[in-house]
Parts: sequence; C-alpha cells; structure tokens
Amino acid sequence: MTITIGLPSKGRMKEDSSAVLARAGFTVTAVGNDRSYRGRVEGRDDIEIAFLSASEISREIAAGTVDFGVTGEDLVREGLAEADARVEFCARLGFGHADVVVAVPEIWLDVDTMADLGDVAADFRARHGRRLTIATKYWRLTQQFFSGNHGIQLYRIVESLGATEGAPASGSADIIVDITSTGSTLVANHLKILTDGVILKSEACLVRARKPEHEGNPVVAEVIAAVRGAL
Ligand SMILES: Nc1ncnc2c1ncn2[C@@H]1O[C@H](COP(=O)(O)OP(=O)(O)OP(=O)(O)O)[C@@H](O)[C@H]1O
Ligand SMILES: O=P(O)(O)OC[C@H]1O[C@H](OP(=O)(O)OP(=O)(O)O)[C@H](O)[C@@H]1O
Repeated sequence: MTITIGLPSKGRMKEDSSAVLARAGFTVTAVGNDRSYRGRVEGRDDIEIAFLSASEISREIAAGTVDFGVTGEDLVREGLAEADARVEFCARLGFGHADVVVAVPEIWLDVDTMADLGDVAADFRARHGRRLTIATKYWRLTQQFFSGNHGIQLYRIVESLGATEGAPASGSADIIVDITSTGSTLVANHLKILTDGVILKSEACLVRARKPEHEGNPVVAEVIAAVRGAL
C-alpha cells in the first residue's frame, strides 16, 4: 500500500512543511516540473506526495483520499465534525501559529468576557430589533463555542469570506470570530479579544486520517516517528 501525504503547495505553510519532512529524512521533489501537483520522496516508492492548499488538505484527510496531511488545526476542526474520532493529530509542528478568537468593538467598554457577551446577546433583540450578528468563516467552531461551551443561543452567523475584521465598522456584523497572529489587524480595526474569547490556539500539525488499514502498517508508524523525531 502506498502512503499519500498532503503538503501545502502554496501559502504561508508551504516552505516550513517541506522543511519538517526533510528534517525527518523525507526529501520531497515535484514530479515533472515545479508546478506539478504530485511529488515523491527520494528513494521511497511507498510514499506519494499530493500538493494541495492548506484547506484542501483538511478536506482530503476527511475524505480519506490522503493518509497524512500537514495543515492547520483550525482548518481540520472547522472542516470536520467529531474531528478527534476521525483524525489523529500526530504532531504539532511549531509553525503556522494563530489563535481563533472572539473579538468585539473596543468601544463596547462593558463587554470583556463571554458572560458579558451573553448578556448583550440576550438583550439585543429588545434593544435593536434583531439578533446579534457574528461575521466569520469559522461557523462550526463559533457554534460549538457559543452554543456548546457558553450556552449563548441568540445570535446569527454572517458568513465572511475575507476582510472579516472590517465587518463591524462596515455594519455587516456586530462582532467577529477570526484568526489572529500578531494582533495588528484587530488593533487596526478597533477590535478587542474577549478575555476568555480564545476558541482555539492553532498551529500546523501532522494529521492522519484514521483508517483501518493503517493498523500495523510500518510506513505509517515510520512517518509518525520520523516527524516527531525531527521536532
Ligand atoms: N496571520 C494568519 N492569518 C491567517 N492564517 C494564518 C495566520 N497565521 C497562521 N495561519 C494559519 O495558516 C493556515 C492557512 O494557511 P494559508 O492562508 O496559507 O492557506 P491558503 O493556502 O490560503 O488556503 P486556501 O487558499 O485553501 O484558503 C491556517 O491553518 C491558519 O491557522
Ligand atoms: O493578527 P495578524 O497578524 O494581523 O493576522 C491576522 C490576519 O491575517 C490573515 O489575513 P491575511 O491578510 O494573511 O489574508 P488571508 O486571510 O487571505 O490569509 C487573517 O485572516 C487575519 O485577517
């Protein structure tokens, strides 16, 4: 059985992903030319590389069309219900750090915690004639955090596909859930993170699709051990 590893073909995780595999002893080369979407590992006919975007990798792991992938924990948990039952987070790779956070306008002076936000959400319809709106592309993580962890049910998610931090100022949503690393985009948009508003501390991970045929497969065990050993 050939083991397929999905690696980012572009974006912020591309270079670090190939570097971690190289340190683990797997030298990745593109098949054909540099723009090819298939790759191989030098000296290994039992491992194939699929170059995909970070979000495609989480989808392909979910579908089981790749055995392993390097991608952000946020993308896996957002893309997949019951993620821990369906994938194994084999190693945290130490790059691609970003937090998925709840942020509100700085001028909401009396809103600092999720409990404060729950109070705002409960009053919102009476005060404004509509529900509190949240701009995000992380609708699954948002629902789990608001409804599951904090018992906040009165809100509406407005799907945002870009420039999420601009939504409160433009009036398309009241608050946001988005990724932050340096925090400068939030500051520039006059938003503050709630003190208990960090939903997930994400980083790049080696992720394995849980498949019965991996049981006892020496290449699967070797990939995990080699990547862990390279950290
Ligand atoms: N400042 C940041 N902004 C956005 N994502 C970040 C940041 N820092 C780290 N990441 C992580 O990078 C990953 C997304 O990577 P990237 O933006 O390169 O993907 P992409 O190639 O744009 O994917 P796609 O085009 O499929 O959306 C996510 O897991 C995210 O958590
Ligand atoms: O906390 P910061 O360091 O300011 O980073 C956070 C911002 O970076 C990302 O956007 P980016 O401009 O990289 O574009 P993308 O959403 O297309 O990845 C992300 O969507 C945030 O908007």
